[in-house]
Amino acid sequence: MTAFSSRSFSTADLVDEHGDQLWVCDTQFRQFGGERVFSGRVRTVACYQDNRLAKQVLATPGEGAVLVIDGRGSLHTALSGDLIARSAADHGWAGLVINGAVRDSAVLAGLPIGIKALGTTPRKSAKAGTGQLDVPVGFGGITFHPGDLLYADDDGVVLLAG
Ligand SMILES: O=C([O-])CC(=O)C(=O)O
Repeated sequence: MTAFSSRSFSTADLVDEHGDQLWVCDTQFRQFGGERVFSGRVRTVACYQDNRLAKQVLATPGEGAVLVIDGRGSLHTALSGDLIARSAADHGWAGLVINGAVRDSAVLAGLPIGIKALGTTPRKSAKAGTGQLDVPVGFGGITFHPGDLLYADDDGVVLLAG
């Protein structure tokens, strides 16, 4: 089995093996999902306190991908709660990496999906649909491009160019 096989990896081992070919995200995420180790191809949403685009894309087949939602670090509104995360799990998404907040965290912990986010708020997001789908997004010192391979565990999030 290679280091990149599903569930056989640790991000620390990947860094040791692949060095400069991997990008390491500096953001100190918290774990919220029921899956603490997850990986997949990157899809992205760029938004600000509005989760309509994320909700829409997470209701389509994920095919094992990870949705990176760049909410510009806002903790003012939650970009996912239990309904969106359950929909994502039901549609075959491997995980969510959210540069922003979640809510319904007690329920998220029981869902079969990886969820990393900055923190929590009970306040919901707007649903106007502002934002962009599958554009490069940057935080934590790296840029996430659609198609990159993302690996996440308790130590962090790392990225291999797709
Ligand atoms: O609808 C929202 O804004 C988020 C939410 O509460 C959920 O996913 O359950």
